[in-house]
Amino acid sequence: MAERRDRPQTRQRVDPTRKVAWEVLRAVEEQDAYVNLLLPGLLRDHGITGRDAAFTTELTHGTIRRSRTYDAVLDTLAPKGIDAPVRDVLRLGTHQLLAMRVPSHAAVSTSVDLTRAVIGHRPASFVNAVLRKVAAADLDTWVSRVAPPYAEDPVGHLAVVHAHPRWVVEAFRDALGEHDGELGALLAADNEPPQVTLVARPGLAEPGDLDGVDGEPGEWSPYAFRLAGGDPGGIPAVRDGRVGVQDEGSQLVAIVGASVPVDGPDERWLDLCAGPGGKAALLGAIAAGRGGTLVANEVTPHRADLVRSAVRLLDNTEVTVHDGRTLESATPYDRVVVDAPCTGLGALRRRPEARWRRQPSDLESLTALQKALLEHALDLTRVGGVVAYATCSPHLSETRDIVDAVISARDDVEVLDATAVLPDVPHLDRSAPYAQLWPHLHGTDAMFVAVLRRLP
Ligand SMILES: C[S@@+](CC[C@H](N)C(=O)[O-])C[C@H]1O[C@@H](n2cnc3c(N)ncnc32)[C@H](O)[C@@H]1O
Repeated sequence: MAERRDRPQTRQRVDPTRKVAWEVLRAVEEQDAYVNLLLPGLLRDHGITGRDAAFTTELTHGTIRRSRTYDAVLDTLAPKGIDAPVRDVLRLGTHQLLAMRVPSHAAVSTSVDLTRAVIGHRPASFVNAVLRKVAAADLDTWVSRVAPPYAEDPVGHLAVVHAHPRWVVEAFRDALGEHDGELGALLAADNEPPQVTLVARPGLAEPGDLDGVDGEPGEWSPYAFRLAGGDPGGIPAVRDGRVGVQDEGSQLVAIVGASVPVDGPDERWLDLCAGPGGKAALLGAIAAGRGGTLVANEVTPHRADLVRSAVRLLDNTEVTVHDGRTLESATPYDRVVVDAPCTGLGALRRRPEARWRRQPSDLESLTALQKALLEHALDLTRVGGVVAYATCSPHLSETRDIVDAVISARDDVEVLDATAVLPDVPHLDRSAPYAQLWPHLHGTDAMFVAVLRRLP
């Protein structure tokens, strides 16, 4: 009898939204799944739409983002340890209790039902008991109990309050520099889902393409349109590729790459790391308007296919598949954009699991690759031409340190002021030659861009 009771009760009443959220959490833990790839298909398979889909998305994303903070709470309540599948039920219940407006009785009883349905009868009373204790205090109270005091350990405190790994908080603090008083605001912004932004590709999008679409123009990119809500895939101009989905920060990087003045001809452009093709599509469209051509290069064949799809309407853009460190060209380029592979710490808003999966040890191989790509990009650029080096990370090892290391080793490069071509964008450090965008200041990903000119 005991054995039967411990099996999942398949006919047990269970809310499909919570079951799907639990399945995603399990897959993230056990299979290193990506939430953004897994969740939409599960929602479709279970016929979860509309408000229920929005609830499931918030439950899944929010729980994963704050999972380590919730673990600190749960570990104080169950110090003898918690099995991983049960912990995921408890994390979901805790998020509903502390961060969503789910009434306590509903959060607890649905978690108990979920436990019986997906794990078995035995842990149900444990889940019930733990979640009742979680419900006895609010999030701020719990955080004050489990976080180190700010005065003793500011980084540790902010790491728990805003649910970021300590090393990421330290990296953001270092990148903010003298503005490190903004650290809390930056971390808080990382926990807010980003607004969906469209890019109306110049020469492809037509006036009226976005008529009737609820939203407003972007603030700094002339091509940006910030959607008020809804599925961009339902907009005809997005479906046919004249308009794309692209963060305004990424648009600004492409605009910097396309606008910094070159000495001499301005016809041959290269995007060295183009997959999946968002910046290539904008660069190619801008180049087409000036009679120029773009080579969009990507090392991974399946990502090169995504680039082909993104640039399919542009007959001036060619897609190539090469390692950007050894790509050859008989004729050097006038402009090269290196949107380098990076930790992605500037885009944590978009990928709930990324902050916990990335490790400081990732930096060693990434920074070596970034340096080699930037060096080769300079070799592929003619004298007088420019290279824009970008990352979607503000980590200094991937941004300023890469540029500094590359320029200190050669005497045929000068650094240009990337902020000068973004005169209307506020909150840029105009004393630095590099442009660093921030989610809490610009509402964009934390994109970094530096611009270098080849000298004789
Ligand atoms: C940050 S993403 C580029 C994003 C892209 N520019 C966009 O806006 O859609 C970096 C890309 O570099 C590619 N990559 C990684 N190593 C590379 C290499 N050695 N040569 C060229 N591309 C590389 C990755 O596969 C990835 O697609």
